[in-house]
Amino acid sequence: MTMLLEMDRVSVRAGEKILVSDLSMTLDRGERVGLIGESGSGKSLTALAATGLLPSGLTASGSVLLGGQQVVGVPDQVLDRVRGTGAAIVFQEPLSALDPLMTVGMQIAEPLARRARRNGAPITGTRLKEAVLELIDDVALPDERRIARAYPHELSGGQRQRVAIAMALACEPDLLIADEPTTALDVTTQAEILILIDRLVQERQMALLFISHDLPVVANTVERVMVLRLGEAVETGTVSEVFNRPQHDYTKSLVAAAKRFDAAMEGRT
Ligand SMILES: Nc1ncnc2c1ncn2[C@@H]1O[C@H](COP(=O)(O)OP(=O)(O)OP(=O)(O)O)[C@@H](O)[C@H]1O
Repeated sequence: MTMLLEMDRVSVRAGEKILVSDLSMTLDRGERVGLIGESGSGKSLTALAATGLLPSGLTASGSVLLGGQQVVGVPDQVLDRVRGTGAAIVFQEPLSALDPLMTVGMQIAEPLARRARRNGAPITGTRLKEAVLELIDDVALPDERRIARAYPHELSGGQRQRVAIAMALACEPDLLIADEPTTALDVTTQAEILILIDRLVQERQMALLFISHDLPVVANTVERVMVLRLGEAVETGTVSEVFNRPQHDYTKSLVAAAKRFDAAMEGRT
């Protein structure tokens, strides 16, 4: 069986400027891979290139096969079929994924109805409402009916991120891409969202592409990591290989910085 995601020598350019360079990676069904690297190293652009969602002005070259479908150089109408079903993205700032003028229930209903139509079993009316409430419950939000009636600004940051996750799940994706999903949240909420993502990925047997600059979180969440620096993959391997025996100087410095931070925090307790 083919890999769920196969990126082969993918580059992303803004005009002449190369932002991601010759990047290759694969992700198997059910596998969890982390992308790490400092700010601006190309993590988000790699995720966007994987799903054909690069902003206008940026172009990708190379090959990206998502669920066997070529993503690079393919018109939007064709990609609409793989987006959402092949992969769904949860972003750092949940407000960016939510429409401020629509109730949460309506926003979750949209991808749910779309996915049901694609599955050849459309759902509407009461059944759609029930499916929305079920998803809200699945992401461990209390009082489903109240949440469904609420607008995004009436929810906390953590609740909004749960709604964004519910919208991603509504697509029943094979691959969940989480791009710094907890960076905008307070520490307690961060831990809760990570536990939620971990549970949902397991229950729904999704693959996970997890982007973060927080090495301990990455180590706890994924099996394999790729280290990006200035748009290039400098090292890949299992979590244990990369974090315990980093080969590249850049990875060594990232790991050393994370250890120094941990030691400083321990010294304070
Ligand atoms: N639309 C764009 N046009 C031009 N350059 C861009 C665009 N989007 C991103 N870049 C540049 O591409 C590089 C990689 O950006 P990217 O967002 O992938 O980094 P990142 O590793 O995800 O960083 P962060 O951790 O801060 O989110 C950066 O130098 C960024 O300034």
